[in-house]
Amino acid sequence: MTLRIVEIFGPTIQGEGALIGEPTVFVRAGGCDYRCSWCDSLHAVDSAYRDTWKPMSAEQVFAQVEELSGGQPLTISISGGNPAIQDFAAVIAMGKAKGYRFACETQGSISRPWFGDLDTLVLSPKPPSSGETVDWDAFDACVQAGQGAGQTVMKIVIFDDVDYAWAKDAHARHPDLPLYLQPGNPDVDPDLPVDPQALADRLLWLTETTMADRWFAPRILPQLHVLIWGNKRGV
Ligand SMILES: C[S@@+](CC[C@H](N)C(=O)[O-])C[C@H]1O[C@@H](n2cnc3c(N)ncnc32)[C@H](O)[C@@H]1O
Ligand SMILES: Nc1nc2[nH]cc(C(=O)O)c2c(=O)[nH]1
Ligand code: SF4
Ligand SMILES: [Mg+2]
Repeated sequence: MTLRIVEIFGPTIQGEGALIGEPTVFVRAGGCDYRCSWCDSLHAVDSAYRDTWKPMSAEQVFAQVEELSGGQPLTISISGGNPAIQDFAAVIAMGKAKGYRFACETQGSISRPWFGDLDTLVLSPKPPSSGETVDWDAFDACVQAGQGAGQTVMKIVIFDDVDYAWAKDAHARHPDLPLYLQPGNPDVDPDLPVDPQALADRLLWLTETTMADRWFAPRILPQLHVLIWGNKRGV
């Protein structure tokens, strides 16, 4: 079973959501069934980048993680693209046998039996600003598939008031999933610097909006890696 891998990088810190700050090696899978208007990882989505994706066996993927982590078990985050297009069961089994922990980031459009083998399943349904429409039956199937996981959480990117209202509805569908909100980053070109003040302003707006609304269900977090490194890839 060959995997299409965009990049394997780290150790770095998880910059988003439930595991923020956690030392992590990332495995980024190539290919996505979505085309979010503001995607910050187009190099893992757009087929124009296909030539740069490497075919790798599960053994090769795990060997590279082991090398990057110096053989010390840590959290491996499988992201993409949509990693659920591919079969990561063998990588997860290999890593768990050596004490590594696994997280996966996916939008919740495709479910996989291996979701149940994860320590953390991060489901990130896409709000209206993305231009995508969530298939809630498919999303519910992902929640089901993740039953055996250590934890399943929901993480929603918010750009505007419409996204905010949408997030409240999404939470109402799955009130038992711990909820994380992060402001959207509108400037995702890896060759251009981010504007830290603009990012802080978006976080301010999201925080004040949520608190003024007395909505206490979500935790609100910035993208920590973007504050540290901007849109640089491989961090
Ligand atoms: C690049 S995606 C890859 C995994 C999967 N396709 C997904 O969307 O969940 C990883 C995370 O980055 C978030 N993200 C992507 N572009 C973003 C942006 N411009 N601002 C903030 N978060 C973004 C996604 O919503 C998702 O939670
Ligand atoms: N440090 C760091 N944290 C992240 N959290 C989610 C990421 C992703 O692109 O999936 C990501 C990433 O690319 N880097
Ligand atoms: S689902 Fe994730 S990887 Fe795919 S286009 Fe949207 S943000 Fe990018
Ligand atoms: Mg990212």
